[in-house]
Parts: sequence; C-alpha cells; structure tokens
Amino acid sequence: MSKHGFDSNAVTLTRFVLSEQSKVPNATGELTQLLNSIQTAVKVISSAVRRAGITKLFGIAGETNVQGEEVKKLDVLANDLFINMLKSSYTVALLISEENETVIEVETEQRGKYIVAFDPLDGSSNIDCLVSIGSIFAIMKKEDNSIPNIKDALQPGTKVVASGYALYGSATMMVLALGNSVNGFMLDPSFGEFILTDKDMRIPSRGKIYAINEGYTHEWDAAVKEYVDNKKDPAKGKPYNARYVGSMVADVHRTIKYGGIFIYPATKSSPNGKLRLLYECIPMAHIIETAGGLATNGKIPILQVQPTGLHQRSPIFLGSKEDVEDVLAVIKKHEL
Ligand SMILES: O=P(O)(O)OC[C@H]1O[C@](O)(COP(=O)(O)O)[C@@H](O)[C@@H]1O
Ligand SMILES: [Mg+2]
Ligand SMILES: [Mg+2]
Repeated sequence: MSKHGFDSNAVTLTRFVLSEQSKVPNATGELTQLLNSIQTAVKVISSAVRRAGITKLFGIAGETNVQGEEVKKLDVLANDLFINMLKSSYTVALLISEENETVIEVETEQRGKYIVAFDPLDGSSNIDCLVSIGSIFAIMKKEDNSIPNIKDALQPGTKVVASGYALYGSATMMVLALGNSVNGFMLDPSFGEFILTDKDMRIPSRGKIYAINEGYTHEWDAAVKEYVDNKKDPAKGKPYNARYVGSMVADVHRTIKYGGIFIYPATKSSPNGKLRLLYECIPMAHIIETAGGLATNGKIPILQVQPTGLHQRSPIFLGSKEDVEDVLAVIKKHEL
C-alpha cells in the first residue's frame, strides 16, 4: 500500500478479467474488451447517481435546466451509456435493453460476436429517496455468422457466457459471474478503480431472511402464502427476518452475502410476476447458481426457461439452496 492509500498490487477488475482471459487458449480478447466497456459505463453511471441530486438543483431530470441544457433522467442516461459503450467496443452484434422495445442491431462495421441483455438502471423508483439502485447484464454468444435477428436474442440462460450487476449502494460494487466463480469488486472512489474485495463469493446454504413485497399478499396463490406464513410462525422454527428494498440488485446482493430467499411471485393481476426474464431473472439466476444457490420460476430452473419474447416476465424464487428447496416443496404439495 503506498502512502496515497493505493496498493499497486491490488487485483483490479481489469487485471482480473485479463488473467481469466489468459487461462483460455486462443481467446481473442473480445470478451475482455466487452467487459471493459461495461466497466466504463458503470463508472460513469455511478458518478451520475452520486451527483444526481445536485445536478437536479439546476433543472429537474428529464427537463431543461436554467442554462437551457437538457438534463437526462438517470435511466435514460444509463441506457445511452450502455448502448454507446457496448457498440463502440466492437464486440457485440445485438443488444436487448429494458428501455428499448425492439432489439438494437449493431451496424456491420462495429459488429462483434456477443449479445448483451441489460437493465441499465434497476430500482428506478428508489432514485429520489437515495435508496440503492443498480444495473444488470447477461452476455451470450451469437451462434453463427448470419445477420443478427430476434432469435439470437431469445437464448435460454444455459447459454449465458458471463453475467453481472453493479450496485450503487453505500459503495459502488460490481459483481461478475465468469467461468465457475462469482467475484465482487468495490469501486475505490479515490482512484476510480474496481478492486477485488469479495473473492469467490458463495451464497450460504441457508439464510434467515425472506424478501417479498407483502403488500400483494392478497394476490398470492396458496403455496406462496403458506411458505411466507411458515417463515413468520414461531411454531415452525425461529422466524425469519423480513427485508425488502424494492431494487432487485440490492435484494439479490443481500441474499448472496447473508443468505435467505428473494421472491417475486405470480400474482392474480400479474400471472407472470413482474420481473423480466432476459435482463433481470436470467442474469441474476446465472450469478446465484454460479455462487452455489438456486433460482426457479416455481416449476423449472430459470436458466432452463426458453424465452419467447424480449420483454417477457417470469415469477422468480432465488437464493440459498435449502431455502429455495423449501419453497419448491410447498409448491409441490399444493399441486397434488
Ligand atoms: O414495487 P414492487 O412491485 O415490489 O417491484 C420491485 C421490483 O421492481 C423493480 O424495481 C423493477 O426494476 P426497474 O426499476 O428496472 O423497472 C425491481 O428492481 C424490483 O425487484
Ligand atoms: Mg429492473
Ligand atoms: Mg430498469
């Protein structure tokens, strides 16, 4: 550690990705370049999130400030950054964003072999009260050299090459599932570098926390009701703690660190739940399973669901292996 507080031997995210690349014979470096472009987008988004309230003094986001300049809403800014950084990395053929109705095709001259699905800003309802928000992404490969089309975007989670999220919380952290491990990197605000702080993250096999929006209890099916009731009933064991941020990234990050379960179930008014398969459920399921947990839609693993639409929704139950197995057992019992 130098007297400036920076350890020049620290494993930065860039170094980590390069060392992973060196383990793959004949790797072209395309994935490294792609991940570097996401890293840059995340650094800029993080800085915009930290300054959003101040920028707002000069004009409400989404409107025009006193200088007559347009102040972009954070989710629009984050989306533009993801798209621009990814396109100019020369590594992607197709992009799927929560903010764009159709797939974004990359022009031939800039095209590469990867496909990225992303939620540029997750938990946007939490922006104005300064509660944690995030970004989520999953990376897949284009299987052939044909002109990219929607079929390339509709790949199941078993095809994911790498996935990750950025959490803009009390600190900014990037969590990356690559190969067989999940690693967490904290942004050092003094030097603008992501430093490996959470090596080989493993989710506890059981936790003591359940996370679900209980405002919709009246809309749940009998199995979800029974499972959540069990978690609160001292007669069924030590009751779990309830925690719910309302930003998937924050709820999933806590679940990985402390264990437990995160649920966004089907409800009467939303029979497929709320969360989006391609850029919320699949990347989070890939990260959770790589860290030793489970993610299911209540019937089959999320990673095995064949997507049929870009913005399709899915119910999700994810977290510690034993907690997810418990909820699956209750669901099964109700099906009999
Ligand atoms: O308010 P609800 O219905 O509990 O929904 C919360 C969920 O909605 C989301 O905010 C949706 O994400 P966006 O902000 O990207 O639309 C998730 O992050 C979160 O898990
Ligand atoms: Mg979201
Ligand atoms: Mg979003």
